[in-house]
Amino acid sequence: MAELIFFSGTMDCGKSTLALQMGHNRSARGRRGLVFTRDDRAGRSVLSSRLGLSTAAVEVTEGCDLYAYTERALAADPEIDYVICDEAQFLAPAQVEQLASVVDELRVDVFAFGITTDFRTRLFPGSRRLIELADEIRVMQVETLCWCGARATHNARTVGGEMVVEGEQVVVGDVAPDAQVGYTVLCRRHHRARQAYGVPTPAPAPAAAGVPGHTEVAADLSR
Ligand SMILES: Nc1ncnc2c1ncn2[C@@H]1O[C@H](COP(=O)(O)OP(=O)(O)O)[C@@H](O)[C@H]1O
Ligand SMILES: Cc1cn([C@H]2C[C@H](O)[C@@H](COP(=O)(O)O)O2)c(=O)[nH]c1=O
Repeated sequence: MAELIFFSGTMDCGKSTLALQMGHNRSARGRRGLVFTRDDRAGRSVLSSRLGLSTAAVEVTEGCDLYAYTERALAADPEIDYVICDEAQFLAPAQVEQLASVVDELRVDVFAFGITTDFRTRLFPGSRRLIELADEIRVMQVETLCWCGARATHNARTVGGEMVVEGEQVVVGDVAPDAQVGYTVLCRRHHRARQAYGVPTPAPAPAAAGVPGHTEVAADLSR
C-alpha cells in the first residue's frame, strides 16, 4: 500500500542527502519517480545536499497543484511509483493535501523531507499539515549537536551574528553564523536562553592506560 512518509529533523541533519539516496536506490532498480522541491539554497529546480550531490527537480511554486502534476506525469509514464519532495516545510497546506491524494488515489508513495519548526520554534504550515496527515513520521537518525554537545532539536536564525526571534518565517539560507542572515541548530535549553553561541564542553579525558580510546582503535584496525 502506498504511504505518505514525512522525514523530519533540524537543518543540516542530512534530509536532502537521504532524499537523494532514496531516489538513487530506486532509480538504480529501474523504478521511476518525480522529485519536487521548493526554494533549495542552491537555486531553482534543484535538490542539493551539503555533501555535494544534487539532482534536477521540479520547482514547486505557490499555485502548483502537485496532484494534477503527478496525474499528468503518470498518464505519460504509468511506471512512476514514487514522489520525493524536499524542503516540504515550504509547501502550502493545500499542497500537502494534494500529496495525500497522490498516495490515496494514485497509489504512489510520497516521501517528504523537511524541518518541522522555524527559528521561533513555531511549526511551518506545510509541516503542520504533514504531521497531521502522514502515515508515518520518521525523525532523522543522524543527530545534529548544539554547541554545548547536547542533541540539537531546534533551529535558530542569526542576523549579523545575533540570534533573533522575530522576522519573516521564510528566509532561505544556510547554517553559517558569519552570514548576514544565517542559521544554527541548538538544544531547547539554549534556544530558550537565546544563546546561539557558547563555550563547548571539553572532550572527555583520554582513556586510562590499557583501555583503547577512539584513536587507538582506529590505529589498530589499520594494521
Ligand atoms: N565535510 C563533510 N563530511 C561529512 N559529512 C558532512 C560534511 N559536510 C556535511 N556533512 C553531512 O551532511 C549533513 C547535511 O546534509 P544535508 O542533506 O545538506 O542536510 P539537510 O538537508 O538536513 O539540511 C551534515 O549533517 C553532515 O552529516
Ligand atoms: C529555521 C528556518 C529555516 N528556513 C530556511 C533556511 C533553509 O533555506 C531551509 C532549510 O533547509 P535545510 O535543507 O533543512 O537546511 O529553510 C527558513 O526559511 N525559516 C526558518 O525559520
